[in-house]
Amino acid sequence: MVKSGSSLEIARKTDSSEVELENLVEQPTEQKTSSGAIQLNVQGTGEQRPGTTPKAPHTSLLQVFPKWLRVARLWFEGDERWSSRGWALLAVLLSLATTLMLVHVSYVHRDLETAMSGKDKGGFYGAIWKYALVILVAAPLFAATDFVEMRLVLEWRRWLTSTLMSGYFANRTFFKLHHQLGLLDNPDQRMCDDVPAFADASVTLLIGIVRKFFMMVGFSGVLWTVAPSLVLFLFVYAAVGTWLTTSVFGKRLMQLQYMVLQKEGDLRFDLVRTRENSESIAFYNGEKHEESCATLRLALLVAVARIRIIWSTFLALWTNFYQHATILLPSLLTAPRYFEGKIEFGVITQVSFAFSRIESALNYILNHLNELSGLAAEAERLDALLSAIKQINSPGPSIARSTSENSELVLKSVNVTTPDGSRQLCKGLSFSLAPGESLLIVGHSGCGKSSLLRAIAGLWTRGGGSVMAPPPGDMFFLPQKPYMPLGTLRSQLLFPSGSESAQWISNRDGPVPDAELISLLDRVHLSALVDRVGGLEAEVEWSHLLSLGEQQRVAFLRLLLHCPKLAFLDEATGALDTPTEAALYTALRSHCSTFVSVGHRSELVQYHTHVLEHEEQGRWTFSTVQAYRSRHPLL
Ligand SMILES: Nc1ncnc2c1ncn2[C@@H]1O[C@H](COP(=O)(O)OP(=O)(O)OP(=O)(O)O)[C@@H](O)[C@H]1O
Repeated sequence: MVKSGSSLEIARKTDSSEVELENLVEQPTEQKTSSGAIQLNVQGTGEQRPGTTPKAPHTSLLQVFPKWLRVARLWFEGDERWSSRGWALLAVLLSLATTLMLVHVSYVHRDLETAMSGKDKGGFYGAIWKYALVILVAAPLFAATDFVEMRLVLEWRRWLTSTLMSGYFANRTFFKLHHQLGLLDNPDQRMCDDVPAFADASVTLLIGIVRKFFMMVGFSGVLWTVAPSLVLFLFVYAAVGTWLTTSVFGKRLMQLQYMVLQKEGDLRFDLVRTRENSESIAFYNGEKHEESCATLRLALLVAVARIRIIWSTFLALWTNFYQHATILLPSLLTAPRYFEGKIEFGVITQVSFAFSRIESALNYILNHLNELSGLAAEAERLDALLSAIKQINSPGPSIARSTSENSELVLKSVNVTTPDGSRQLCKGLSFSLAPGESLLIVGHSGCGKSSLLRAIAGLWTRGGGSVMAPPPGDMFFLPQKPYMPLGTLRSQLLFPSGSESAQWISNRDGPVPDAELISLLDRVHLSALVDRVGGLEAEVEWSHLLSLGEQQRVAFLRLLLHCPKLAFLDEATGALDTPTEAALYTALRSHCSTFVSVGHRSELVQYHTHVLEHEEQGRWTFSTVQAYRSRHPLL
């Protein structure tokens, strides 16, 4: 029974801002946040939310820098290094040009003001012309700078997202990440949201730093000629201010931004899960529970965001004081010399202008600490994703794999352990299945039947021993829950091949003819489906339209179509009536003579030559069907 009250209570507590910063930051989601949600999930569905890593990093901005560099370098050292460096160089050059333009403007401005104060008509109009010329050059220059920066961000985002996606889909990492509980939260959010934010912030901040650097050099020259003491003062002032600000605010803001991103991902994940499981939730009347879970996640997100706003406000307060404290300093220092007639009036404004430019350049980090902490959080999350992908694919104690020449399946002393290492489901299992033989795996629920298939398929690698099986392209797995991708009816039937390029299905030379698809639909007792949905090109939400039994029959059709050397069926006919199941197994034997099934029904025994039976404590017995029947005469 779901105790939704508890979640609401937590949500209420959280919403009323009883969450203290220390608790949220120092002991992040484990106790206050996710533990509540996990507890709810355990109570409600018995399922723990996969992939939640609730810890926010406890690192300073400086410590995140190597992580940022690791992620940032990928593009500049990867296969597109020349174009990436080209875009970056162009952006830097344009930045330099815009800075030079600004320095030039300061001189034009100075001339203008001096001419005005000296009632120099000719000088005034001369300066106006110079201004017009500057606008003529500056307008396209600034537009080009924006264009290059936007393209740089987009290209970087495209490359990084597609690189991360390749890692995510390669080697079935998406599966392993999802099933290795607690390793990483919301990888999808990291690829979709964090990457563009990372690229955007990196470019904006880096170009900003480059621009400010040029500006600092340019205006330091201007200021040095008039008031060198101001330049020295500014350097010391900025160094102390930056150090003080990053030490007090940097780490906190980064942690909070990290947590905001995490909570946003969690909330979205919850809502997507509700959508995906809408029917089950509606049948259970589980909307209250789902709503309270989502409300809790929203409350946690808002609580962290509120604390972040408080810290940002303190930061703004401090930077306002810090910046405005020096605003009159240049006038105070240069005015006496103007009154003495030693400098022109325009010099005062130029010095003030140069002073403010150098100050903003030197205090760039301080003024952009909010953005910088956001970038640090994104860098941390992307680096963690890259590390998790690497870690998951790094060799450890695992089940060795080799390829058999024909459809033979040989297991030698195989141990299978759950990805978290908590249970050993299979100990020293050895058997071989020759071509033409078939195996039924039986045992009580939760004993590890599907896990054994996962290990044979290479999805689970933790354990020991060796598996010899045909290459992946010659095997076909029907999982417990059929997957119905988006697309036409044709693409459903051809999955996992594309509807356009069906060549690789069983070494075919061309696309699968419609007549064959229709005849196979008939074979799996779905002949009426094509007319019902309006043809093979009809496109609907298949997982909603088709019953579970119909989905299982579609999945079976895929198996018949692909004609693998070795097929695996994980309770693939569990939702079907016995006569349909018999018809499907008869069809299966004519298309694929070597197969392994998992199932609970005793009728299944007759379609197989061997049985693998779970005994106890990870021990299994492999025998012929005759031997199995003699041990279980009542079946
Ligand atoms: N990703 C995972 N991490 C840790 N434990 C897991 C994971 N997936 C499954 N398990 C556990 O491994 C055990 C075996 O699961 P498996 O799905 O193989 O059972 P099964 O025999 O196929 O059950 P059923 O007949 O109910 O489908 C279960 O106790 C399950 O909770």
